[in-house]
Amino acid sequence: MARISLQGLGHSYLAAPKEDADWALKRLDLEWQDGGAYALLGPSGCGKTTLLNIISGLLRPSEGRILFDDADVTALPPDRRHIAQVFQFPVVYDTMTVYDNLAFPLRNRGVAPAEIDARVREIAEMIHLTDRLKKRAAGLTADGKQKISLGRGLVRTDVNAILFDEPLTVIDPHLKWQLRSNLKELHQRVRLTMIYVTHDQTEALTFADQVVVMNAGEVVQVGTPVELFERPTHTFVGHFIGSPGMNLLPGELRDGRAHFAGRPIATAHDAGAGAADGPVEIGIRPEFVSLGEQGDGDAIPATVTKVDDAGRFRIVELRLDDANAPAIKLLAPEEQPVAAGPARLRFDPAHTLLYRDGWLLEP
Ligand SMILES: Nc1ncnc2c1ncn2[C@@H]1O[C@H](COP(=O)(O)OP(=O)(O)OP(=O)(O)O)[C@@H](O)[C@H]1O
Repeated sequence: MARISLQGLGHSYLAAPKEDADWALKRLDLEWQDGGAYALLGPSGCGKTTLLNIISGLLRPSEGRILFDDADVTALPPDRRHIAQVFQFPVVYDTMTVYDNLAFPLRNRGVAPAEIDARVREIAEMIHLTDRLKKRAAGLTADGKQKISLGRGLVRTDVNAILFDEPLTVIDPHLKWQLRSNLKELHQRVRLTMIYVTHDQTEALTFADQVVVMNAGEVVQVGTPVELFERPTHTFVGHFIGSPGMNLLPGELRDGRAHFAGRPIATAHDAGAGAADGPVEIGIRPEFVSLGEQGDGDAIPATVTKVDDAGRFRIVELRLDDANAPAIKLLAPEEQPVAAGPARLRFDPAHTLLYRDGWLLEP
């Protein structure tokens, strides 16, 4: 096992990259702690697979270094990095039994038969395949096969990390949840470094202790699920995480105070302090916007234009008088009646954040 450090990493698939857009990965410094459960989350094309393939050695980066602990492995081929990779589609030998599939990586490395047997049984128990060990892999369903792929990664005792590249893509929706909690439990038992690539925020937030959010070849934030929710350091994270995502509203800093819809508003941590006056974006999650009483002079006048039922709560959409202002969303509890028409908005100051050029303004 090892701590994995990426230093000044950059990658372009072009021979002579000229502009920013030519880089699949822009300059990136990142450290993955030994034994951590990480998710790498971002939209399609943001560079997740490129980064994973650089860690496993399938791809040599155009720039920068990869260290496992203090050893520079940038030039090492995949088989000398001891990384297990689980892909979108299960990689199993259909004609072999489940047992032989799991034993394969160990036999390949000349491990003694008694040790192989003990290890295969231990892993089979962890992934709930003990009663299938004698069956041919061909007879298993997609999730059973994906469990074998996972088991083949776990069975080796020499791996530095296991990388999962969208491993639940081919799994039936109702089994996804089961396999995901299985993975989380496995991580707690084996404490191997696991990096789980996905574009699905639910998968990322339920699996990982730390989530690395990427956009357009850049890491925009590394944080716990709670940090990403409560304090997105970039508007991309605010918008991408959450359902619906963060409201991002045009505002202004005047004499160091945030203004919205022509009135001063309170923000978290005196967010505007030290920043130059001028336009800002006000970020507030729908969870922290509420409806004030009619006649509440401090609240912002608006009009409810849409109410959608979303199970335990309602998604309420409002508009300000200013036709150019974007719609604002809030979550109302199921039991709270919400009528279309005039309303008043309240923002929770502790969760009202300010952004400039996409980045959070910090005091
Ligand atoms: N072999 C390749 N040759 C040229 N360009 C590539 C190659 N592989 C990826 N790219 C480009 O690099 C960028 C990053 O792609 P990458 O596959 O790493 O993203 P991703 O986040 O994994 O996306 P997805 O979730 O769709 O797999 C994209 O613009 C993609 O088109």
